[in-house]
Amino acid sequence: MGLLVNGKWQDKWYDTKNSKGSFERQESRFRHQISDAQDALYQPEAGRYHLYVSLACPWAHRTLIFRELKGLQDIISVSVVEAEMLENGWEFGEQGSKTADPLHGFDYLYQVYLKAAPDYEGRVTVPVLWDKKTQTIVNNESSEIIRIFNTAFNSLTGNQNNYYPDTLQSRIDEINDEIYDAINNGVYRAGFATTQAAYEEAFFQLFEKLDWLEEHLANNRYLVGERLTEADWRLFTTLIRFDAVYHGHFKCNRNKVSEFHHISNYVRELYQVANVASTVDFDHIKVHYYASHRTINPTLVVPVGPVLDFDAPHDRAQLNAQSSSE
Ligand SMILES: N[C@@H](CCC(=O)N[C@@H](CS)C(=O)NCC(=O)O)C(=O)O
Repeated sequence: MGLLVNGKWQDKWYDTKNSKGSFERQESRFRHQISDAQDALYQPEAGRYHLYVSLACPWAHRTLIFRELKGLQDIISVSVVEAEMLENGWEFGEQGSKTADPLHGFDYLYQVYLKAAPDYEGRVTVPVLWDKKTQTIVNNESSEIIRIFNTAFNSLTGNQNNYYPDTLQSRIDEINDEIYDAINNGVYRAGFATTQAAYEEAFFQLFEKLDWLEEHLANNRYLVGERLTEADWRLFTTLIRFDAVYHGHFKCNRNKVSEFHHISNYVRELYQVANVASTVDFDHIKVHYYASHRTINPTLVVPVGPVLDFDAPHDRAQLNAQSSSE
């Protein structure tokens, strides 16, 4: 765990001293778009872009899911970093291994950042969307990468599935913000808090939102409207990790997701969407959190449980007729 300062890697845990023990996530720096507009620098082209992900990371997971949902498997190449994130940050495996850097043969992800911007300062995060043509990072913000994937390559794939439809955009944006604060980032705010007060604030906000979600999903099949949207996928990557890591490791232990009837059925429905299960890797998820965060789990021992079965049937189809968009 660390960050780049003046082109040099420094091994440092998150600094919560100036924020009363609260974890504050850094803004992503690379925010370019891919578009077929004539003057666009980054055009949609098959084979041009590469996605670096960690299978443990919920933000990177969103982008992997969109690559599947949008049929981009042959258009955008992907590689996975090692599960653990230690003193050098995200690492690549040896050449030839499953976690090697196939483009540059680098040892560490921070080298990819330095290649894109030798003056880069700050944390080195996944996901990263890399452009092989101009040799730089196009975007390292998952919420923007999934929107790029949602539309930018449609002319190449013919896949018109739209997870951010015009008519639902304002409600999706609103719900994304609420869920980001309370749930997606909320579990991290609970887990990385270094004061009791900061932890409890995140904890209560998280479970208040999960209670709201349980009620909402009792009458609505999805978060917004009657179809799956990006809001569902953004939420899914946190919920699928909840019982395996956030409940124990991040002390989000009022309830497990499996104890919420409607939320747990909803998670199973999303997990069972074609190709989504292939993006979920509980070995990477558990090893990453428990064996990387030394300040939280100094023994680095990874728990064996819990037993999870996301292939079990779900009861969501019965909501079809009565689904209401709010
Ligand atoms: N805003 C980013 C956040 C990505 C992020 O924080 N990724 C974590 C892994 S789950 C990371 O790489 N952390 C490394 C660090 O903070 O040093 C996004 O959504 O893409």
